Amino acid sequence: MVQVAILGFGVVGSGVAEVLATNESQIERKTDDLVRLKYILDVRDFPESPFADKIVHDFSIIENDPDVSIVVETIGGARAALEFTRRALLAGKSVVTSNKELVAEHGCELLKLAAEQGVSYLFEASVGGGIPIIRPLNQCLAANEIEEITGILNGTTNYILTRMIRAGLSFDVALKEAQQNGYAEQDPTADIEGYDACRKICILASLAFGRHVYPRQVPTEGITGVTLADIAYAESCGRKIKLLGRAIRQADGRVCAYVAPHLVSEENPLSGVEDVFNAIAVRGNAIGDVMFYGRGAGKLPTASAVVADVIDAARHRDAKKRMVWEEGGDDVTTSPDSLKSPWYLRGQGVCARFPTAEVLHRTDAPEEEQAVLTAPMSQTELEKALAGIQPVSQFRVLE
Ligand SMILES: NC(=O)C1=CN([C@@H]2O[C@H](COP(=O)(O)OP(=O)(O)OC[C@H]3O[C@@H](n4cnc5c(N)ncnc54)[C@H](OP(=O)(O)O)[C@@H]3O)[C@@H](O)[C@H]2O)C=CC1
Ligand SMILES: N[C@@H](CC=O)C(=O)O
Repeated sequence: MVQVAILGFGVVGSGVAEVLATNESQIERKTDDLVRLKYILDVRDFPESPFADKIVHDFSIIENDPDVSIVVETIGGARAALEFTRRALLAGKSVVTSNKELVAEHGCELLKLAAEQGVSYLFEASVGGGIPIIRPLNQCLAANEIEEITGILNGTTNYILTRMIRAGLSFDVALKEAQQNGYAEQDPTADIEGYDACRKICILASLAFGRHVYPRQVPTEGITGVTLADIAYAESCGRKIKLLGRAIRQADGRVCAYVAPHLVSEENPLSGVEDVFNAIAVRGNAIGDVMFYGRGAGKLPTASAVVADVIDAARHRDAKKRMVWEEGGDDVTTSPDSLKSPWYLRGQGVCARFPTAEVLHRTDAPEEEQAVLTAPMSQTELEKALAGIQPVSQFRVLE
């Protein structure tokens, strides 16, 4: 029998307990063994929960129980979660997590520790919620040199943008809905300022390109600067505004990674990705373009990915599957400043600065407001052409 402990009984942890119980026989068939939940560690008690008898408050009970071979970490953050993950791996237990902050900051160290201990550290749920992306990138696309990854990687912000466009909700009301649905991080600043998408593109880039890309190396802009006026101008030219995380391999082998809102052409499938859905487009030198799509956040979709990892860890107890990347460094990444793209600019004076640009229009625009789409250029060239004027909005365009 495979015995499991869950750390953190919140949105994802409670979903994992539910999926393990509901799909027990299915999981047994796929694992060829019984998989049973033995403990749930949380700071609180849950007297009303059907799992109340499994709650413990002291991690050492789990750490010192030789019957527990798989620990599911769904606490989040990089403090208690880091300590418990290290201790679980050192105690010879495989660890499965949905915690992208921990993987993005400490993935290299934790993967190395797992390998040394002969156990697994698995994190399918850390990117794209329920979408299979980590395993496909690591296994199914292993024959490829990955050239580019571009994705809608945050369910909360995609949900907010969709609700603002479709239902005309204010930013704050749309955010509250996302929180009520269990999509947002404990501190939703991580979602709306792009830090969550940044952590996810770091994980994907580390896996795809083989060296750790740290969040501090990735310029990041969230959606707080996106207004209904920008959304209207985007629609006027057949585009949608989406928060994208991108990682592009450069000719010198460095990775150009960044997170920012983009105007996405309606011809690009990413533009049709709405609500809490995420999509990740990967380009490999053999396969060409491939895309992964599904629910990017929420209790059961995320639990689906976590439990798949539990099954994987249980099935490969004696022949651990290795996922590794090397330590990072200053030579891993390069700035997106030289990356060329068309730009959307809104503000006074932009028409004069870009006389050949496509001029955009929207109803009820203030008289002095101007908006344009420029020809492709780098950020450095853009700043030179702006010659000191500061647009109110400035987003890249993805064709
Ligand atoms: N929600 C989602 O859709 C998704 C979340 N994730 C990730 O999964 C992880 C968990 O997210 P989520 O379930 O939403 O978060 P929640 O805040 O809902 O759950 C975390 C749980 O852990 C408890 N906890 C906090 N500190 C400790 C501790 N020291 N020891 C034991 N328990 C503790 C919390 O208690 P208390 O509430 O009292 O603090 C809470 O019950 C995060 O890393 C998140 O980024 C990944 C994909 C999707
Ligand atoms: N807050 C995150 C949760 C999943 O990773 C999101 O909204 O995508």
